[in-house]
Amino acid sequence: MNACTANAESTARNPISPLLSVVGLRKSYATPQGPLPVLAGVDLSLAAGGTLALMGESGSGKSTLLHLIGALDDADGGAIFIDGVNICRLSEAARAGLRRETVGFVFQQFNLIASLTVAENLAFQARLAGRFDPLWQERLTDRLGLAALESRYPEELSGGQQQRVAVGRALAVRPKLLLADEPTGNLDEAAGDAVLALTLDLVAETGCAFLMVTHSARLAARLERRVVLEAGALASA
Ligand SMILES: Nc1ncnc2c1ncn2[C@@H]1O[C@H](COP(=O)(O)OP(=O)(O)OP(=O)(O)O)[C@@H](O)[C@H]1O
Repeated sequence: MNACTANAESTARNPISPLLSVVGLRKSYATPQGPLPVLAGVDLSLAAGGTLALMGESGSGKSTLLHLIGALDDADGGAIFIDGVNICRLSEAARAGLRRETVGFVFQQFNLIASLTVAENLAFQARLAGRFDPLWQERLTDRLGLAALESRYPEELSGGQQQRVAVGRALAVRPKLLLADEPTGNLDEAAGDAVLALTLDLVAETGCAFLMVTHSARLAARLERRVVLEAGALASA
C-alpha cells in the first residue's frame, strides 16, 4: 500500500464522479537538499469528452501531475479517480492495465518504435491491449493523413508525421482519457497546429477526455478549459 492509498478517501468507487477527479493530490521529490514539494493539494476534474489545457511555468509540476494521473508514478497523498476508480488504491498489475487500456499517452518526444513501420506502430498499443480493430485502424490512418506512409519507418518521417502516428497509436486503443505532455513542443507552428487540430477532431469522435500540458496560450485557447499550476496548486486561467 503506497502513501497515496493510505491517505486517499475510503470510497474506492464513486458512481457520480466525472471521468477524471483529482482530490488533494500531494507529491514531493527526495533530493540531496531534502524533500522538494511540487504538488501541495491539487484538485481537478474533467468530464468525459472534455478537453483541458494544463499550463504553468517551467518546473511548476505539470509533467509530475500528468505522470501521477497516468499511473506512471505514485503520489504522497490525495486521490485520483478515473471513471470512478481511485487509481491510487489499485495493485501494480491493475495500474499497468489502466495504462494499457484506459489512458493514452502522447509525449513531446514521439517515442515511436524505430524498428516498426507506421502501420505497425499505429497498431502496437491496440494489439498489446487486445483491442486491435482493423476498421478503426484504417479510419485513423486516413484521418491522420498517414495512408501513403504506412510502410515507412519513423526515421523516414517528419516530426509532424511522427507525432500523428503517436496520436493514432494512443487512440487506436480507444482510451477514456488521452494525456499529452507538450505534444507540439518539437514541431513548428504549422505542424503543431495541424497535429492539435487532428487530435481534437479524433478526441471528439471517440468521446475520450483530453488533458494537454502546454506552454502555448494560443494552443491552450483551442481547448474548452484552461488551468494554471502555480505554487503547487491549480487555478483557473
Ligand atoms: N525525479 C525527480 N527527482 C527530483 N526532482 C524532480 C524529479 N522530477 C521532477 N523534479 C523537479 O520537480 C519540479 C517539477 O518538475 P516537472 O517536470 O513536473 O515540471 P514542469 O512544470 O513539467 O516543467 P517543464 O515545463 O519545464 O517541463 C522541478 O523543480 C523538477 O526539477
